[in-house]
Amino acid sequence: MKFRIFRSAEDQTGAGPVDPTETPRMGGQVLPEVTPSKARAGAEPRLEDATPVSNATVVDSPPVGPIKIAARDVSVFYEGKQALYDVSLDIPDKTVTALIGPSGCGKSTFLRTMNRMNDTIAGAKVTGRIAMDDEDINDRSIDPVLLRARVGMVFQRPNPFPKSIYENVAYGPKIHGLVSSKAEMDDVVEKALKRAGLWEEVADRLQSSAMGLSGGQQQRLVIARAIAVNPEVILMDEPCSALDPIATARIEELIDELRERFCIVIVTHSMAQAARVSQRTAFFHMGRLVETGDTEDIFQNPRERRTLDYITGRFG
Ligand SMILES: Nc1ncnc2c1ncn2[C@@H]1O[C@H](COP(=O)(O)OP(=O)(O)OP(=O)(O)O)[C@@H](O)[C@H]1O
Repeated sequence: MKFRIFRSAEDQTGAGPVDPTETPRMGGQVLPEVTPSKARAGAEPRLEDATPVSNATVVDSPPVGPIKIAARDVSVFYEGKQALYDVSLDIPDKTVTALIGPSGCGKSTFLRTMNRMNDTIAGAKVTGRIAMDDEDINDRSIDPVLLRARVGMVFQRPNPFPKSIYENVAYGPKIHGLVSSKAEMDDVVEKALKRAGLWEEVADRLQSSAMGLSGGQQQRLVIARAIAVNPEVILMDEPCSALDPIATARIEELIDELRERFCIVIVTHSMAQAARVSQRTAFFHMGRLVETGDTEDIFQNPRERRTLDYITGRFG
C-alpha cells in the first residue's frame, strides 16, 4: 500500500494548504509517493519494521556541502525543567532545513538557540555548543544583537513595526550603520523588497503604514526587513501558520528562491510544507532529535519508528 505524506492528520490542522489534487514537490521537483521503506515498496507498511529509537545523540545521514551551523549536545532548560536533550545537528548552508515534530517537542526551542533568543527568556538556560562557521555563538565575545542581525528570525505572526513600509526595511541597516546616504538606503530598501517579492506591490506606497498590508504582504515585509541587514541565516518559526493558502504558496516560493543565498531553517507543522520547501529534515520528539537526513529520505524511508508514525499521521 502506498500513501502520501500530505494526507496525514497533521495537515488537516497544520499550516499548509491541503489540496487533495496537490503533488508534493521538493525544491521544484516532484516527490514520488511515500512508501514506508524502499525495501518494502509495494508491501503493506509494518511498523514493527522500523528501528526502535535509542536515546543516543543523533548525527546521522550527514548533509553534503558546507555546514553553516553545527549544534553539539545542545540542551535547554526552562526554570530547571529540561525541554531539549543533547541535540546534535549539522545545518548546511544555502539549504532549507525543516524542523518537524509534534507540538511541544522542542522545535522552536531549538530554533531559538541558533540566534540566542532563549537568552531573552527569564529562567532559560542553554548548554552544549552551537557553532556558526566554526565560531561558538555563545562565546562571551559574541554580541547577541549583532548575532541576531546575522541570524534573522521570522515569526508565526507577521510583526511589522507600526511605521511606514520604507522605515520597516530601513530600520536594521540604520541601527547597524550599514549605509551612509539616503540614496544608498533607498537602494538597500528596494533590493530587500525585491528579494522578498514585495516590491511590485508596494513601490508606489513606501511611505504608507505597514499595518495596512495584508497578512501575507506583512510576512514578506518582515522577510525583507531581515534580508536588509545581510543575514547569513534566516530562522522561520511556522511562518505561514497565520496565512491563507495563496499567501502560503507565495512565501513557499520565496523560501525556495532565498535558499540560493541564505541558510534557512524552518519550523513547520505541515508535512506537505516540509516536503515542498526543504532539502533537509530533522524530526524531533519529546525534546530529542530522533532522526535527520535528506527530506526525500526522511519521508520515503524513515529509519526510526517514531518518524514513520509521525509522518503518516499516527500521532501528532
Ligand atoms: N518560554 C518558555 N517557558 C517555559 N517553558 C517553555 C517555554 N517555551 C517552551 N517551553 C516548553 O518547552 C517545551 C518545548 O516547547 P517548544 O515551544 O520548543 O516546542 P515546539 O515543538 O516548538 O511546539 P509547538 O509546535 O507547539 O510550537 C514545551 O514543554 C514547552 O512548554
